[in-house]
Amino acid sequence: MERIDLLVTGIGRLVTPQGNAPRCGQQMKELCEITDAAIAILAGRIVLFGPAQEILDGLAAVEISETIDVGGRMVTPGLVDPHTHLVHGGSREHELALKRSGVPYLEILAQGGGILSTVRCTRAACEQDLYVKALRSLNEMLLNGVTTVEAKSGYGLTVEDELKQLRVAKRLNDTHPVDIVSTFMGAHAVPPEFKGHTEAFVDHIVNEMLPKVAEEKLAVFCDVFCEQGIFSVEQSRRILLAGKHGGLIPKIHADEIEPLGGAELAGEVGAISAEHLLAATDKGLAAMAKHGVIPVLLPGTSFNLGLAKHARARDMIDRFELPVALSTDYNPGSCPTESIQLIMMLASLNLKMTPEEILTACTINAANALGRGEDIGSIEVGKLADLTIFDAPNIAYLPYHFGTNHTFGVIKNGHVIVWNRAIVYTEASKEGAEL
Ligand SMILES: N=CN[C@@H](CCC(=O)O)C(=O)O
Ligand SMILES: [Zn+2]
Repeated sequence: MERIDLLVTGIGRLVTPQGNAPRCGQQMKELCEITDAAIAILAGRIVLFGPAQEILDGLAAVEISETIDVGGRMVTPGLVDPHTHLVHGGSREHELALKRSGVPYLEILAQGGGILSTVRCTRAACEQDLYVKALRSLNEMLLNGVTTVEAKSGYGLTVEDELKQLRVAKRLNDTHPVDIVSTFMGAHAVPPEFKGHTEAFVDHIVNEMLPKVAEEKLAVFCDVFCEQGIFSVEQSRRILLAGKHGGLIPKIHADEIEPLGGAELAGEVGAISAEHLLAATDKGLAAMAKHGVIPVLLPGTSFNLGLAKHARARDMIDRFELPVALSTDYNPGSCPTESIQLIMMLASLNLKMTPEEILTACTINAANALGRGEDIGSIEVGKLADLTIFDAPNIAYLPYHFGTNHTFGVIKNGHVIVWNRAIVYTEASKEGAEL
């Protein structure tokens, strides 16, 4: 090695899961911890990491372009948010009183509100407005320490409006340092023009939407809201298999409210992940374990909907040895927050996950829920140099001291893009970025 682009020193504590694969069951508790550490970066990737003295000795004859000292802070892999509805128009604070008075989530949707209210706003918005709004949220996520985000469509529900959302996500990916991985979710709700004709809308998704999304290569994944009164297991199966045929990997909003069999379907169609899962049965969880489906849990959603019920994270980890991932589910209805650190606290409080499990769920397991475990999700030689620097003494401090942002800095692809809690990125990671 002749050169290092960036040497990160002064790391009080480096904490990371290890490897590329999802960490299942008890493996979720196993982390690598190094005190007084350093990380060497070349061409955006990690080339060395370990105890600082060892790294410095090894680099004695090597030219180092830049060194930063993180002042004894804690460094983890960049956080990954694998389930968001990032791009949408409008907001839904007008439904707050209704929600608080006890009107159920699906009832608000049945009355033409909920997701359909956001569909109206998204259809009415131009690409530029959607871009500016999503950019604001993406910056918020970045300031929280997130370096990769999944973004779903599903508020357009016409060919053009779905493509519009996905094009905005693509533009964000092209211009913003945070990586965006897109999911087509035309099957998010049945739009008013198809009311009472769900089968015809499924035909429309399969025959009109999916081919366009695949042709324009606008998404990696295809997702369906498989729920009582929304899309049945049969309809979801049809859409996910059609998506798979077009090269889109299945994901599924499964068993959120009713135990419909979405978890079983996830196993059957070879979904990469199944999300929500509050009502998933043992049979469903067993099917997921058998077929390697990652459960993506969204404790912010049950919290915000005021539900007493939570996803059975302990059973998933202890009995079914599943690799649990966590996510914000950022969306304007059931979970309007960009804060992955709030989700960490809720995972501790309501899902009874340990700090070690929470970090694993927000890094390597979340990376695998996006099929990116080879590149991100752990501090490993050869992986992208995506790092989050926390003003926190240890990982337990993150879910413990809640309601505040502990992120001091973020390094993405080997570039410092957040420092001292502010975005300092100009054009380091991606050309022509607009921030
Ligand atoms: N459950 C379905 N979809 C979203 C919520 C979308 C919305 O309410 O706008 C979710 O993951 O929670
Ligand atoms: Zn969702």
